[in-house]
Amino acid sequence: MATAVAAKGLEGIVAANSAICWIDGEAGVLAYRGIDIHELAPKSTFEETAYLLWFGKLPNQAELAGFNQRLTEARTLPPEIIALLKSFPKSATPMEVLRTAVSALSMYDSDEKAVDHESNVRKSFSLTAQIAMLVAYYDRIRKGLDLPAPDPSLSHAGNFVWMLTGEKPSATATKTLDVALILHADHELNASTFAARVIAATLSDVHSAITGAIGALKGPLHGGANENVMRLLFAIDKEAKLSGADPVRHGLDYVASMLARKEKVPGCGHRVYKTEDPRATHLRTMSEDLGKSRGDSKWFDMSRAIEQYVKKEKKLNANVDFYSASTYTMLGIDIDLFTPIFAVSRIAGWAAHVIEQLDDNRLIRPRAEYIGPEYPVAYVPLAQR
Ligand SMILES: CC(=O)SCCNC(=O)CCNC(=O)[C@H](O)C(C)(C)COP(=O)(O)OP(=O)(O)OC[C@H]1O[C@@H](n2cnc3c(N)ncnc32)[C@H](O)[C@@H]1OP(=O)(O)O
Ligand SMILES: O=C([O-])CC(=O)C(=O)O
Repeated sequence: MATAVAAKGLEGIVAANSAICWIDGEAGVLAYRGIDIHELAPKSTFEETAYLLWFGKLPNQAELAGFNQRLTEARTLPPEIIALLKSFPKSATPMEVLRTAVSALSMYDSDEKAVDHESNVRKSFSLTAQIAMLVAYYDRIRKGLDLPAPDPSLSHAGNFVWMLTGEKPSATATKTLDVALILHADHELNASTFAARVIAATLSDVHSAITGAIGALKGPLHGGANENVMRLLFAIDKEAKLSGADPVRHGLDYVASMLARKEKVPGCGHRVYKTEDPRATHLRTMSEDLGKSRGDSKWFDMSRAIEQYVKKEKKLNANVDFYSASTYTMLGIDIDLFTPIFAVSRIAGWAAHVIEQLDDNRLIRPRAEYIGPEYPVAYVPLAQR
């Protein structure tokens, strides 16, 4: 007997037991394995955080060294995948390419079908290293640039910047990206993670689960919002330049008319947080700091004014996607890499959830409340319709 679900979009429905991530949406608390994100963001690294998510505790020095070694050794892509990246039309977006390339990678995995714990951990290392490579390399391929070999002396964040830019990463870029990767690494049963768990639970393979998760992350109601935040800021700035208006002032008028048209402001609102998204707190500071260090805080100032306006008018807070946009732009990163960079981080959380799901698996198969024509409806033969 099915139980009716009144909550549209499964709002408030608890759909899994998980020991990975805890969110208190009323208080604005986010914790990975019980450790507050405000502790992790300034003190941890992406590698330590991924270890925490996968293995349930912070690593000691030897464990971290072993983790780093496995991750750096996994920085390799089959030549066929590089050829595949080169074969895509120049119009292919990095997110489409990432989705397709991760799917294709399963064909080069030594044991694609294996879903035992050790195989899942091995694939988590591979995909974490490879997703960063795919994002960086596709960007360089579409720009006609060479592909720098991964540098094993660099951290995950540092090596990503190196593979993307072909230049030794600055301390600021490495640190900023590392903190951003920590902040984006997991978020309980968000849409992409839920998708990954549903796919994994059919005993399909890890690559299928992550491919599905990437597809879900791409949507503008989820990870895709960070790109739309920057498109919004650019559109406001362009109009302000043309009319000679102040971009901060113009931003408020622009957003006011969006709200009047009942359009959603990207990067604002959240299904779970009813107060400040604790990740936005850190990204706001990083955006402000980058603006100050560049001596040009236009993107931060515009963002801050819009954030405050939307909060006042709609009682909606900035989410993780809001300030990542200006932060990445000030690091010189192209807009359509923002959501792929989200995936560079979130693979840590997706992998943790796939491992957890498969360690104690049961098929995920809810019911729907039927609201169609009343049964039984007679079949009318084609000639009589
Ligand atoms: C990593 C992440 O996924 S974080 C989220 C990224 N997504 C975005 O930033 C896109 C913009 N935000 C949104 O679309 C939503 O706030 C979501 C999808 C994040 C959460 O959505 P839900 O919990 O389903 O709320 P829902 O979309 O039903 O909105 C509730 C009300 O708030 C309004 N609202 C919600 N977000 C916004 C927004 N960003 N701008 C304007 N109004 C908004 C809705 O229009 C709706 O108003 P109504 O009741 O008058 O119709
Ligand atoms: O939790 C959510 O619904 C979306 C989100 O913030 C995330 O995935 O980081």
